[in-house]
Amino acid sequence: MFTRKLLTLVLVVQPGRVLLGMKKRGFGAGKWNGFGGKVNPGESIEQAARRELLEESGLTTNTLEKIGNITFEFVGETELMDVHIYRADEYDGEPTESEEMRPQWFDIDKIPYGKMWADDIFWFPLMLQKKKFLGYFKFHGHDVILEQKLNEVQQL
Ligand SMILES: Cc1cc(-c2ccco2)c2oc(N)nc2c1
Repeated sequence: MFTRKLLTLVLVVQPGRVLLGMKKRGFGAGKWNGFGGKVNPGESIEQAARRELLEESGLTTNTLEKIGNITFEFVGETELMDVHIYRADEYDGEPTESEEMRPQWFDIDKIPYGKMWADDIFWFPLMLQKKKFLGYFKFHGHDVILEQKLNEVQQL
């Protein structure tokens, strides 16, 4: 009944701050988020994460660590979004605006949760503590969470 769409999400984290991008068009436009997108046929999820990070932010990294996996359901839709979340604690390059994203550093205590996907406020604290997690969020539209599950795990 449900099909799954693989997506990637990369959060670049430095001591005391995190790099987010303002999505300029397409899915999630108008929200601050990590960098990511679709997984193309023939590429691994990690390769896709690296590709999207470079395309959307201009950055590369040697330290991509898998930290979470969240499944998103939208009421009335039969395609689930299977988002694989990574954390990069080092990077090369300079954050560069792309057609898709306008990057900006945020102090950890000034993360703009009100202008991000509604699930972020629940799992960002785990991500920032380097904990690993599995989650499930059921959305009504793009802003209302009807159901949620979030569990810390020892390994993904
Ligand atoms: C439904 C949904 C999708 C994404 C997404 C799109 C591309 C990569 O991830 C999210 O990202 C965040 N933070 N919440 C999200 C909810």
